[in-house]
Amino acid sequence: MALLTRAYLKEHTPQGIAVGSLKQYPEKVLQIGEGNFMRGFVDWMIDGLNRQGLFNGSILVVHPTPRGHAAQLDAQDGLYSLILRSRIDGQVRDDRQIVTAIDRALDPYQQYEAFLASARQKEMRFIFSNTTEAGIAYVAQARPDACPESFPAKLAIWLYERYRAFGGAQDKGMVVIPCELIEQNGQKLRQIILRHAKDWGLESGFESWITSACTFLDTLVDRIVTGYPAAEAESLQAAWGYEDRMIDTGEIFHFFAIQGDASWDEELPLVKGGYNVVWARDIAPYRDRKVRLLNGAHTMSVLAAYLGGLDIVGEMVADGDFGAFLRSGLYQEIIPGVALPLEEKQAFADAVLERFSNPFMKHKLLDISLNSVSKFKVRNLPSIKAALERGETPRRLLLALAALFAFYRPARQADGAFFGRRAGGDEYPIRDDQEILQAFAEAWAAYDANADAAALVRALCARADFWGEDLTRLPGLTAGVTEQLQTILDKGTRAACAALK
Ligand SMILES: NC(=O)c1ccc[n+]([C@@H]2O[C@H](COP(=O)([O-])OP(=O)(O)OC[C@H]3O[C@@H](n4cnc5c(N)ncnc54)[C@H](O)[C@@H]3O)[C@@H](O)[C@H]2O)c1
Ligand SMILES: O=P(O)(O)OC[C@@H](O)[C@@H](O)[C@H](O)[C@H](O)CO
Repeated sequence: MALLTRAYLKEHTPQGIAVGSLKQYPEKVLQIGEGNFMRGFVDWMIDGLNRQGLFNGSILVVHPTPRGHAAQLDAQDGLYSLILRSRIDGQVRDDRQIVTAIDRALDPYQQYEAFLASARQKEMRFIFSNTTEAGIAYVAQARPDACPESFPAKLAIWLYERYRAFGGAQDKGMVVIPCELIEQNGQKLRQIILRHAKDWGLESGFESWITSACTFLDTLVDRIVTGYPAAEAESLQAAWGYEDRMIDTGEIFHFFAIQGDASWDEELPLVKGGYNVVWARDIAPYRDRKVRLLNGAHTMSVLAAYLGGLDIVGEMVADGDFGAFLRSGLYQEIIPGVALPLEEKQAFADAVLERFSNPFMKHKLLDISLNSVSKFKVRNLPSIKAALERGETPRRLLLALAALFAFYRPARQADGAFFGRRAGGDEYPIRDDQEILQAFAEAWAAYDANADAAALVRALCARADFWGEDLTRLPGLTAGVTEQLQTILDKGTRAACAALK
């Protein structure tokens, strides 16, 4: 079967899938991050703008770590098939298209000169990124003469190259729109870039250019993107008639909040193009709503459900015990702690449950389990604290923390990797920072010697470096988590969740 390329599309009209604009546009966007999410979100939007004649620009993608998919994407001339599917008001929507917005993909480690050369392209105007929550971090390093490891250092050197190439011209500044799910993503990225400029002794004119000519916008993104559809990939390619190793899948729903003036829509016409985008003075309420209700609902439920034998979010929501546990946790313990109008929260929660039930999405519980400690801290801990402040004991959220402790119990270690085992014998990877995995392994080794669940919970809850504070100081928390953990150890997560559904 022929590979999906521009040459292929000149000769063939694939059946059952729309094709984006095949015009040649100048590269106006540098995108750092070639993951599933970016291809199912930002690239899809730029693609739609081009089809409507509203942007007329293409994207240069680079991958942020030494391992990435640039070579495969480039072999396909930046093209890939995207399937967006949901059931909305009882009707199935199944949108399929070949996204054509990416012009080139580079591996900046192997093609460092080409990466820097792109900074000298005068049409470049926007930078989008998604490098996971781990990507926007300051990593000290000397002024680089090869591709830097960290994402902000890469961006700093790229911007410096641009500053020098155009003599600090104000009209060559960039609009930087990071999509990482961390608070104040744009402002944090800007601060790190300025810190690198200082570390590297770059002239003060560069700092002024970053401050006056470049704009860093904070954002909040929302769309469930589930990536390569392994189970149906073969039949899809056979039906379309081409080979595509970069197929991406997701839901129809999307939402993008950008903290910035609505006048930006003139240059980046996302609202005009019909996307569910808001330019807002303050995106914090959107962030709280999404992170606490949607991501919080995932984080409170998936580890218990996985240990209870389930694999996919949709199965979990439909399950008599785990689904009911999720719903009561969401409506009774998470919603009351979010400072927004009740009607809005309930409508959002209803929509979240409908999105989780999407029959086309095979969202793996194990994928969501990645880095659960930092996720619990951001996504569930604020809801626990809000409940305690109301004088309530959020037993379901405490069960969720106990399930996290149980999920992080290693059955085997190999080459620094940790594996747990669920009832029935399946082994699974426990993926988090090494220091966290080590601490859990030690706590469980002590438990194996003394069978003292309370001591294990106390030791792990006291790790302020994991949770941002010493959780043993929160009234009733250690006792509540210990009670739930004991139930999980004695009867399993299904019985524990069934008792609180
Ligand atoms: N998939 C979704 O439904 C979804 C929705 C909203 C937000 N997100 C966010 O997007 C991120 C990526 O999700 P995805 O589904 O695209 O995953 P993915 O595995 O397809 O892509 C991950 C991307 O992040 C980069 N990356 C990984 N570790 C990094 C590190 N330490 N430093 C810099 N870059 C790193 C990879 O090179 C790759 O480009 C997630 O962390 C998530 O918070 C995902
Ligand atoms: O992508 P993660 O690993 O940060 O979190 C898992 C899910 O909660 C997340 O992907 C949501 O589906 C997404 O944030 C929806 O917009």
